[in-house]
Amino acid sequence: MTELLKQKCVPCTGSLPPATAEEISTYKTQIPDWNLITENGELRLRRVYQFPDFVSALAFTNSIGKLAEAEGHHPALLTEWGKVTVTWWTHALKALHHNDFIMAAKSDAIAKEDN
Ligand SMILES: C[C@H](O)[C@H](O)[C@H]1CNC2=NC(N)=NC(=O)C2=N1
Repeated sequence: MTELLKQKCVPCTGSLPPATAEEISTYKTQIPDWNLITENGELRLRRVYQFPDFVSALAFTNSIGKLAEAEGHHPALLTEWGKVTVTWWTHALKALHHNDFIMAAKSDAIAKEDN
């Protein structure tokens, strides 16, 4: 299986194929701490990262922001005291794409670096 961490996002357009149920369950094994959720009728990936204070939660938020700009794929981020909620999905598709799994894996790698 190709490691998600070693991959790069492809540009998002509405014509990309969404991830199939089979792909979703395969990719999911590489990002076990992420939850599949349905919001606004769309499948999304969500993880809550814990931090000891607001400053480190904010620093992590900024690191995810830099990753998003570098890859051209952007999450929803909720920064609170002691936690950051990261949600990935592909707006252009109103669904999950391979890109979202790559970004979830890269988010986990940033969380490991920062700790
Ligand atoms: C033009 C630009 O690349 C697109 O609007 C990108 C920006 N970032 C994006 N991020 C996410 N998560 N989904 C998208 O569909 C998306 N589209």
